Amino acid sequence: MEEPNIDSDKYSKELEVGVRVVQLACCLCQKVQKGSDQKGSSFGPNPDHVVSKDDDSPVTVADWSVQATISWILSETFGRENVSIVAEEDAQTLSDPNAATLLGSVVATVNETLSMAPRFGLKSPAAPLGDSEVLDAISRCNSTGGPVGRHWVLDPVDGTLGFVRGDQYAVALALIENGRVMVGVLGCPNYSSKKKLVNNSNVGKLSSDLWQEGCVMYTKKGSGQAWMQPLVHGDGILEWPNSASIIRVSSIDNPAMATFCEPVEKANSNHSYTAGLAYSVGLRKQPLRVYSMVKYAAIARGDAEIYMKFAKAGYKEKIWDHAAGVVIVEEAGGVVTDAGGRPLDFSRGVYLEGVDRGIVACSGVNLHEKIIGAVYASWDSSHL
Ligand SMILES: Nc1ncnc2c1ncn2[C@@H]1O[C@H](COP(=O)(O)O)[C@@H](OP(=O)(O)O)[C@H]1O
Ligand SMILES: [Mg+2]
Repeated sequence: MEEPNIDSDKYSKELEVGVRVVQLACCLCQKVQKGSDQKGSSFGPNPDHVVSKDDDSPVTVADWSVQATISWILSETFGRENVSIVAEEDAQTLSDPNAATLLGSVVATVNETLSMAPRFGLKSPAAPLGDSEVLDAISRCNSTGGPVGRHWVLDPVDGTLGFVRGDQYAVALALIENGRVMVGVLGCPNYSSKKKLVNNSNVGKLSSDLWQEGCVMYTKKGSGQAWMQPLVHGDGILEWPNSASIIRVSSIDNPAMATFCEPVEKANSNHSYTAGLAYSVGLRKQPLRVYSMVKYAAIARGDAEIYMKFAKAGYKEKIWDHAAGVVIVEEAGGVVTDAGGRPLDFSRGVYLEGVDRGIVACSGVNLHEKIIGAVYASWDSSHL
């Protein structure tokens, strides 16, 4: 496919609004996660508010609240009729009459968040949203994307398990136009804009000072650049354009010096297969196991060189788990493909159809070629 010509002003407003609303959403998530410190607030962790979905993965007040908030802001900003959103959550559980308390928490969290929107350069509603408006904002994110038109792609809380455990998670928003990811914004509330993910012992809990700051990374397709800004905290105001720094992938291309990341959960990626690949290409460091798209963030800003994910045969990757991270890594100088070396295809609906075996993101072509070569060499003897 030929690369489209992208004029530099195109998508500027989408990028700006995307960054503003992801900053706001990160603030929401931090308040929910640290809720025990926010006495008297409607935010707060409540074990009853972590619900198991049909696939046994968790969903929380934060997931629904972020989705409702971002959906409402995008509709207000660009006009409801112009906004198509493909997002992870639906409103079914919340609409159940038995879920009134849960819905009450989501509505309170959304309203408390939207009341802060002006600090982020966004509009607040004239009056607090009611239950039906919040449910409507969540349920209209039911687009299935596809090859034609503009679609926002949202994972409100990616790595919900990391979120529930006080560990790494991300708010991921992307804009796809005609099947290509044109804008990516990745909010990483527990990934400090200053400190590196040095080793596993640093992939720690919220109590660690290391994570307090958080960051948001973003890019526009074809800009050849990706940026990072710290999260807005306390009563801070989000300025735009602001003092974001340019991020760049690592220049290390010697496997012996390189670090690879992968999912924490064995169920999400085959750790023994990646250990074999790592050994065969000469990677010597321990893998960095990190929840969520923070793995893409780590590659984009040079904290690690390789991200590999080999899900069980039959698992279909969703576009919201990759879109924002892929475009940020690419514009920061990296390469992302499936394990057969082909680009990921965001044009075929909710799923990344046709992914060959797994996903490989690298800081540069040398390491990438080595990993893809090792996959070809080892596949027959693997036990996926
Ligand atoms: N069986 C499976 N195999 C691979 N990935 C899975 C999976 N079940 C869930 N996932 C995806 O893996 C994401 C978490 O990524 P990671 O394992 O890298 O932290 C989940 O995102 P959510 O937490 O948003 O549901 C989910 O989309
Ligand atoms: Mg996800």
